[in-house]
Amino acid sequence: MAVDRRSIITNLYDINALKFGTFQLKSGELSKYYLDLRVIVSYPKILKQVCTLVSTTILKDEANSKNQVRLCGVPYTALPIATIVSIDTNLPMLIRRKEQKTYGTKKLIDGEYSCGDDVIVIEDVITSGASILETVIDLEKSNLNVSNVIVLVDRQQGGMQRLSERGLKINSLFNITEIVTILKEEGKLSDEVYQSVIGYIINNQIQPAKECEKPLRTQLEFKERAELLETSKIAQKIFKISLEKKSNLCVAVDVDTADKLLDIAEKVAPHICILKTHIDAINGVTDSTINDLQLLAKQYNFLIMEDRKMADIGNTVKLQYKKLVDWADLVTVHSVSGGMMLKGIQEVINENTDHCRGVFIVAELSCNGNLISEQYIKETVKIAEEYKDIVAGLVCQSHDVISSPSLLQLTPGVNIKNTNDNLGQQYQSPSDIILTKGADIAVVGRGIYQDDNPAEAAKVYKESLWNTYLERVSNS
Ligand SMILES: O=c1ccn([C@@H]2O[C@H](COP(=O)(O)O)[C@@H](O)[C@H]2O)c(=O)[nH]1
Repeated sequence: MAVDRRSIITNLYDINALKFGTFQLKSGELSKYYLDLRVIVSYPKILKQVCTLVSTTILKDEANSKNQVRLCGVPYTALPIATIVSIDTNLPMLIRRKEQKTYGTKKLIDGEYSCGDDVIVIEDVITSGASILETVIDLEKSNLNVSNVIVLVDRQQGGMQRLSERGLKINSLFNITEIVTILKEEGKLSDEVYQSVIGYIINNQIQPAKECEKPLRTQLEFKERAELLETSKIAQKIFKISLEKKSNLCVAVDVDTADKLLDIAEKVAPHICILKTHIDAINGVTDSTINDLQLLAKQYNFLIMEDRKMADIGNTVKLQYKKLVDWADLVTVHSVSGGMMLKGIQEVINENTDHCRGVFIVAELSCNGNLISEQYIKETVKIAEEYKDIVAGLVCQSHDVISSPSLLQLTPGVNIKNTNDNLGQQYQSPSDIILTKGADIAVVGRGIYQDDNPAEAAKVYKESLWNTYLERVSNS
């Protein structure tokens, strides 16, 4: 059936699905028009016209998908539309529950699917994009990949842009400007009503809520993130240890002798998921020191990270890393020399398959006056995505650097007593670092190893950081 867009618009107007005047929206805001697309279900011919247009749009696009594609209507108005489109296109459908089941499977999504399936989300109207985002988040939590979003009408208030900025592919069949233009041409709207709607659109743009919008990464629990398809083996290992020890604390043991390193390591061991070293700054380190550190790591279930911040050409980094791969579960690298350096590390890791190894890439620094720019951060994230098999995460300071829930945010610069040192370091509290800055793992150095009782200090930081992480995920 050929679809006549103009006739759909006039039909929708005739059945009162498009109303003009002054209306109070759910948000309390007054609007110059109201879209009541729920009424379509009472008009089978118009319902069929609308669904055919959705099906045609989907079939054009779906040819490019390599994965199994499923449809999901945003409850409730889009549910009957998605059902009919599913029958028309022969694409299976899923239903997102408005409330998660509290019994049985506790599933968020009903219907059959496999991890990594593509889903096309169907919605009737987009304003801010918030209700679509809720559906997208639940689908992603269920390991589904939202490949496309189709909305019937875009109110042109910024929702489409907001969702595209989040990386979603989104199409609208109509926008409100096209609707009022056609209705005016068809003599159904006066010029005055037309002008009032256009004025309303211009004056009612929803500002992007970037700062307060929480990325999915910080809303998901470590357990869910560990199970994602894209999560590297080394990141899975960190999540696992964190969950077993209820600790997202990494202690930086920046002491000056090997004896002090082992002494502090033993004291903080029960409370940490990672112990971080600058081994080249410690005097007297021998093979036996490394051996003892590894024994502690095994006994107390933590990983060792050498914070070497490598930053040379691929070949040199590869040579340097060969000296670390035997004992350091994790190393840090700067991204300044680009992806080839990661390739060098990847080659070494692939030659040492009996160990689980990986890297954290430095995307931001905690010290004031550092030279890292926005562009540098963006390019660093791209490198991390490219080498996801060996990258555990990024060392950074802001909640919006990493969006992928499979990568961990490791954040140094945490201290309960001080706000800075006299060499540029800037400190935040445990709750700021987890809630505002979006850290998954926090690095504490002097706050613990310079304390009179490092074991007790580690316990205090551990509990504070872990409880704040629990608060973050339970409020999501
Ligand atoms: O941006 C960064 C990257 C790494 N670090 C390292 O973390 C610790 C912090 O120690 P504190 O004593 O808690 O200041 C240290 O090893 C740094 O090299 C960082 O601080 N900032």
